[in-house]
Amino acid sequence: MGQELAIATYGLTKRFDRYMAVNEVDLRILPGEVYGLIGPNGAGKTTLIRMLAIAEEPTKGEIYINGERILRDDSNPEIKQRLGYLPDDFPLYDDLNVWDYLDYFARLYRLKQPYRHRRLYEVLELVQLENKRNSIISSLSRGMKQRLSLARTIIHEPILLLLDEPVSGLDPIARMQFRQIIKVLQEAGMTILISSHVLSDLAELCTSVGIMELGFLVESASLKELYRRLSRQQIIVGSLGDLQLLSGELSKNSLVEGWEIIAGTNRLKVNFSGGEIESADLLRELIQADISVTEFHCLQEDLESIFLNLGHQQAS
Ligand SMILES: Nc1ncnc2c1ncn2[C@@H]1O[C@H](COP(=O)(O)OP(=O)(O)OP(=O)(O)O)[C@@H](O)[C@H]1O
Repeated sequence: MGQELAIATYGLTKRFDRYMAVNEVDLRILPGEVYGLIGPNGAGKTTLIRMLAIAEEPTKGEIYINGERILRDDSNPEIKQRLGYLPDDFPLYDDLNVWDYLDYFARLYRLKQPYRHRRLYEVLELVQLENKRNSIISSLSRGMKQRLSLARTIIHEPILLLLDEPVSGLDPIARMQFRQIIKVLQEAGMTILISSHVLSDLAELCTSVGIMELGFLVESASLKELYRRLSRQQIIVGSLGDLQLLSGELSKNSLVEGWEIIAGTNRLKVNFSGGEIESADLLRELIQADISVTEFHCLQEDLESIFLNLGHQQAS
């Protein structure tokens, strides 16, 4: 069961008293994926991640990691030691300096010298904190603290990373730095699950996305599949002349679903239900109709509007 998958859950459920925080979730994540878990407050993301991190006992259901059944007992210690879990409150020891903090965790993971120090340097370089290695943690910015927490989470070279809202509260530059680090980790072969409220962060990073609502996993698919299934094509068309002429021509094409004027420009954003071949046909029609086309370029609708169209309000 779940042999080739990095994570597989079957009917995974967590009930707190009478409240179903996670409800019959069947999650499938392939090795090497960056899987984005999105959902509003209280949707069950943290509870699901905590169960995968073996920090929370499921009420029912099964979890497999790399094909091995994971239980909260002494079984499968090798797999359990290869998990990296970054909780959303990322606790740190404020009075320690960066190096001592990481060294403390490296010792807990029983990393031996000289590998241990080599690994500390490696990880500090990756999270761009080499020059902060003697700084006291309380003096670091929020972005630095977040990167330090990530360094702690990967110090033992996990194969599976579980990151609970790692970019929340970060400014755009800190978010970008975080995304760059995640890309490096993915290239190194880690499977990564990230939860977030911010869809645009996930869209740039993830290979697959899952949506949680009221404890249910209501959507789970690769980004490619989501775009293929749900994204409408949009075309930006600019012309030298009167936009009335252009829109008159557009209305003759049955695949044109509508358009809007891009304010202050001589350009229209056209919703188009055709593919590449049909958009080439549309361009030919416009030129044959003597429209002075100055711009014609196809866009793909972004993930955010796809989810909003689906009625998932958490896209933000
Ligand atoms: N230990 C607990 N005891 C009782 N209820 C809990 C507990 N942990 C979580 N819950 C409830 O389970 C539901 C899901 O919470 P969870 O933290 O998993 O959601 P979330 O999607 O991570 O939300 P957020 O985006 O706000 O972090 C919430 O209604 C929460 O109040």
